[in-house]
Amino acid sequence: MSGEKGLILLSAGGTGGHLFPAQALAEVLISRGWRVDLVTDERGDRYGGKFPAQEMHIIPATTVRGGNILSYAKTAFVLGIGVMRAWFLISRLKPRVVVGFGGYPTVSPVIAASLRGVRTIIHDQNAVMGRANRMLADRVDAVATSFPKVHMLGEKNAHKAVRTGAPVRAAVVEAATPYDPPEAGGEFRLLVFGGSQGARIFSDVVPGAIARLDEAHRNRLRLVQQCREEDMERVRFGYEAIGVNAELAPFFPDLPKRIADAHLVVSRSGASTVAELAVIGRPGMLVPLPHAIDNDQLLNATALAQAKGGWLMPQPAFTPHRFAEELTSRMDHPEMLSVAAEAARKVGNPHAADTLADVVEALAEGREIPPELKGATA
Ligand SMILES: CC(=O)N[C@H]1[C@@H](OP(=O)(O)OP(=O)(O)OC[C@H]2O[C@@H](n3ccc(=O)[nH]c3=O)[C@H](O)[C@@H]2O)O[C@H](CO)[C@@H](O)[C@@H]1O
Repeated sequence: MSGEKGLILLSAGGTGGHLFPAQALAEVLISRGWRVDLVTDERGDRYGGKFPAQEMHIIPATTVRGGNILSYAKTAFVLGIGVMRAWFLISRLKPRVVVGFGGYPTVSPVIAASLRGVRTIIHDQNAVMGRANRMLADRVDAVATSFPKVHMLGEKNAHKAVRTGAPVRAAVVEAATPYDPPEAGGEFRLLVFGGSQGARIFSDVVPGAIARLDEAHRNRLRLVQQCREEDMERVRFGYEAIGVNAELAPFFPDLPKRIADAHLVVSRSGASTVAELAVIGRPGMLVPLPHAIDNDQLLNATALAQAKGGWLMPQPAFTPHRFAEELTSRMDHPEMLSVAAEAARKVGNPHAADTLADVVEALAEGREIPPELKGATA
């Protein structure tokens, strides 16, 4: 029966980037007989997924902002309250392991767990370790990583690294079907999405690019585009004006299936997005979020582009004119798409959630972490 083995407490910041990998692990642990609870912040029930946790606990969190003494004091105060609440929560729930997925809401539960002697592990989805995870790396028993090399992990904690890969949901693994390239002159299915929050750049650029296509190419398009609520009307209007039939929504709950249906995906390069494109095996044109604090999206996209599983398109180059050219060339050369789809699939890891679950179970049962998983470098 589910939950008979004991409780694993997962903790993740309340956006899709952290919650979807946590959901992937929860699905596996529950199927193996563990009870799973989740600690997150107020945004947690709005991320768009369906978290399978038995219970969700909300703990106040704050981003760590520098500046003046007042903002430091406020951060310290909220963090202190968070650690206290997490301490009582952990005393009551008695989890076997606490797993953090990044984001500031993970800081208090992981600190409280380590103070109480509960075993802890954090997973970092990105090629550059996130800030919250950096704050926790000294305290935890293990650091699970998606990438073989993780920037900012630090020499001191390199021995804690366990390379699990990026956990993806069961729906993603199920969507991994062979790529069926577009037929010459036939329907061309284009999927455009920005990540868990959407991205304005695609509303700004894609309608203009499609307006520039010649009629023969434009008539072939079947378009699905994620669009922020506030951009919806102008984008809808833009497509109507040129007679393009587009399905628009602020969030697609069935995105893995839509990735599988696409001939080409145009997206940001958040960690799960890149992992999902690889596991499903679909070609992506990736426009990394520029000016991100650690440039993690650029590194994620570069990893896939270097494997020839997609194309990196820095945002300054992503203009309507250039994108219209790139799209036309892909529509005219489906073999480029097939080659990229195959290369993407080669770097995908559909077993990452199982591997991470193996590591968590080893910690829960006081066993050694399988030595063959050790070895990501800082
Ligand atoms: C702006 C920002 O802070 N981005 C960060 C955030 O990205 P973000 O939150 O966008 O996260 P990811 O790209 O990792 O994941 C997006 C997730 O949302 C899902 N999805 C998306 C759109 C949709 O309509 N339906 C849907 O289900 C995707 O399938 C995917 O699972 O967390 C990532 C993981 O730490 C980081 O790499 C990103 O740099």
